[in-house]
Amino acid sequence: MPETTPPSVLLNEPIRIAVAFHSGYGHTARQAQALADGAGSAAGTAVDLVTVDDPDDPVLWSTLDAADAIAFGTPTYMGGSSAVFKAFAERTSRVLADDLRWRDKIAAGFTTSGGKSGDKFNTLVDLAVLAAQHGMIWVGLDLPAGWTTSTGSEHDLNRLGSWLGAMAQANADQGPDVAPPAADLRTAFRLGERVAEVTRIYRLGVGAQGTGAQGIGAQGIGAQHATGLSAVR
Ligand SMILES: Cc1cc2nc3c(=O)[nH]c(=O)nc-3n(C[C@H](O)[C@H](O)[C@H](O)COP(=O)(O)O)c2cc1C
Repeated sequence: MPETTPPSVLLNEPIRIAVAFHSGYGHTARQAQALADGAGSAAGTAVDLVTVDDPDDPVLWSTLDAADAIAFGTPTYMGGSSAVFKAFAERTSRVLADDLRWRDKIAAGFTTSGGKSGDKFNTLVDLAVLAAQHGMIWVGLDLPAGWTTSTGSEHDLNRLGSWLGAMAQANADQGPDVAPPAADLRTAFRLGERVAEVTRIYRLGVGAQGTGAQGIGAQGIGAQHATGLSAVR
């Protein structure tokens, strides 16, 4: 992507990206950290890495409310989100009921499983649907599928071949000190970079419209929020 003026210059404040995740045994936490590192590598970006383990923690909600983008992460348990993540997801119904106050935040998702497939795709669909219910704008991976040829290998970027979000696989007999492997962490890093890039472009676009401009969602229900959207971002 060509270098442009950092958003902090044009928008006077950093882009805020929250990485909100659960990890039972530390593998998804490694993936979350890699994605946060990728997001943080972009100029003018501030990253908050938060667990969703305690939905009663007010800091969790103030952090997510302040974010321009949220990357949701969960291990794949029984073919879907973990129960801890699901409890958090259900609690976000209060955000939805509050006039969809996460509307137009950028969103992305990631998951780690033990199986090479492990039904992880279903988990990413869970996360994408969660984002859609909030009126968020989903960002997938812009990577070709790796490890698809006779010369490819398990070390390829996006070795698990996902576009909806970042997938990682952790061997069941390895701790989070060595699993998921580097290829999966680099894939998560790339998704973090991409979330930062897309969020920057989005914010610049909204900022260019100026306060009070009719923006995205200017028709129908969205028209009621166009002014607020410009004001808060
Ligand atoms: C309750 C439970 C259910 C699981 N279900 C799946 C599954 O459906 N598919 C899979 O591939 N791995 C499954 N696993 C393995 C985890 O996805 C894997 O160990 C992952 O690395 C855990 O991530 P974490 O360390 O962040 O909790 C399951 C593990 C647990 C504890």
